Amino acid sequence: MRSSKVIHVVSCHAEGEVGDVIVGGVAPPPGETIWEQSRWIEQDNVLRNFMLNEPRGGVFRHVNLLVPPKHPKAQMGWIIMEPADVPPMSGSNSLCVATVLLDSGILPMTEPETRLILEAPGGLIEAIAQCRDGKVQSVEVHNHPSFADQLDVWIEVPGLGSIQVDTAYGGDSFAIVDSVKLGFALTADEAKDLVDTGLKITKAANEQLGFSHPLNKDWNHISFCQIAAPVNYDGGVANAANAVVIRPGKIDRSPCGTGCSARLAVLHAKGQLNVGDRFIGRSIIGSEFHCKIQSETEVAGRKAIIPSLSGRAWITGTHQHMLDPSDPWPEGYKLSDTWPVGLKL
Ligand SMILES: O=C(O)[C@H]1NCC[C@@H]1O
Repeated sequence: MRSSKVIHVVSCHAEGEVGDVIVGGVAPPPGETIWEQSRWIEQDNVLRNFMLNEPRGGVFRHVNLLVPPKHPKAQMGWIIMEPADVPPMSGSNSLCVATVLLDSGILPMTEPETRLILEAPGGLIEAIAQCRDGKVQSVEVHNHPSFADQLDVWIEVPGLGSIQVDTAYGGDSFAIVDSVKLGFALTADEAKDLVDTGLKITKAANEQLGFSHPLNKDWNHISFCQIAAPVNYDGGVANAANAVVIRPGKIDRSPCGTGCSARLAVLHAKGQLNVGDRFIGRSIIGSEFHCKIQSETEVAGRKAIIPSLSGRAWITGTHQHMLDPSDPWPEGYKLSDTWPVGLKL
């Protein structure tokens, strides 16, 4: 056996969404901040290709790279690699990172609760892990400031006509549309149709509305379409299913933490939820994030909230990914049968 690299990974999923964690074998990328390091990873693309492309990865896979924190308050930093983006934050991936850090002993676990400050590319988050018998049971993440951007605006979507959308930021950027108006029940058998519809809406929303984070000028597109069911109230707690369509063509198997945060920001901006109110987001496979509006804040003068999301993550294995120097595809490959290519925003 010969290998010119050995990348150590603890594989994990949070409420169904894969979020593998690189725990060794990769030197920290250059950059003064984790954001700068994440831009380096995005531009270089070698690690992304190695981990996400076939034969090691696939379109369903997200991979997180642990890096030393830059902020003095943080115990660990990390960079999120998703199929289309290297985003500022991710809910499901933050749950996987917190769980792997504690379950594998990289950071010490205190029972019944371990509080962590973690540094995502877009800034600090707090992760509060409930722990029992040496295992993380669930993690509550206090997310980045989240805000509504454009509310109740209309876009023209080829093949679908005029569609009303809200746009919002919850650690990543969303166009949020009503599932009932589009004729979806958000069941698993609709997955392919949801993807086709969501990709068209994301493209149209980028072309006709756009998004620019007021404090992070590098983040200037809408990443995801959230096809969201109307809010129900069960015992006074708001809940709703969603299907978040991830470019280039898959549905979030988790209820999408940044998506629930963006939705909470919209519901808060519309006066439908207030500070202290809870919300349960449900995914297409029936998994849940339990969310709450923790507080109000502002982002460059705009009204914003600090949302939290709570969910569970499970380790699924460990891997050592290697590269034989004679392998003719050191960065792997993508084929459009499983990884739609050429689909631009
Ligand atoms: O939970 C989330 O925020 C995400 N899940 C995969 C794509 C998003 O980053």
